[in-house]
Amino acid sequence: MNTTVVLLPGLNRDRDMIAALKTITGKAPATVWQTETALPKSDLVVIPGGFSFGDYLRAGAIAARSPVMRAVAEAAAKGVPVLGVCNGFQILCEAGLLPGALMRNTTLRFVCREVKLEVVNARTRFSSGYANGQVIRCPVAHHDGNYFADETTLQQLIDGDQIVFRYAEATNPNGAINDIAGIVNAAGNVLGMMPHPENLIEPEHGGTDGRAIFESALGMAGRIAA
Ligand SMILES: NC(=O)CC[C@H](N)C(=O)O
Repeated sequence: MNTTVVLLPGLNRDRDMIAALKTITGKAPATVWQTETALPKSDLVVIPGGFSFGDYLRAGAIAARSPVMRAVAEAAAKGVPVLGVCNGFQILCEAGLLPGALMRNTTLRFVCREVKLEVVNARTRFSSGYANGQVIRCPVAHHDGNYFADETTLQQLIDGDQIVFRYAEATNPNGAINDIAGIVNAAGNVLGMMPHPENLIEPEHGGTDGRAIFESALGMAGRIAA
């Protein structure tokens, strides 16, 4: 199983992502620096979290214009699964591979805690290891996680079953519209999510709720009981 992790200056979750992919597949992922223009053959491409280019301009805005993102867009257009976590989600939105935008948290504070997520759609290629309506744990750590989409786009996301994860919390951590924590593109092969599933992969992390996202994407998932 071949996985690839995209590296950009300022990311800080790349090592966690590499470790998670190695644990799950038994093989270290390839890494591709942002100046590269081609990706190795991959069963899954991941853009990890952090603060690419210092979150200058807007989180993900500069990274979205780096050479490697053209190769990511080409792979996505060919149907290769692409996962963006946190800053990766921001980059995918800024690159136009996912609709909407991630704005500053409504509290104007960095939020770092565990949240509960509802699996809204377990029929995507990233969530088939869960059951519809299942509630999972996942940590968040961001200041720009406030997902926004205009009314038409939001309706398209709802009608197209593109909302994969919603915050299942009394108050969502960032003010995201419709409690959206993660969405897929219309083709279903690009997932962006603010929470960090790579940090709940093995019992030593305190839980394994994040694992099924990777196993689903890589076709390794048996359904986890709800
Ligand atoms: N952990 C992360 O990826 C942080 C994401 C981001 N740059 C933010 O703070 O909003």
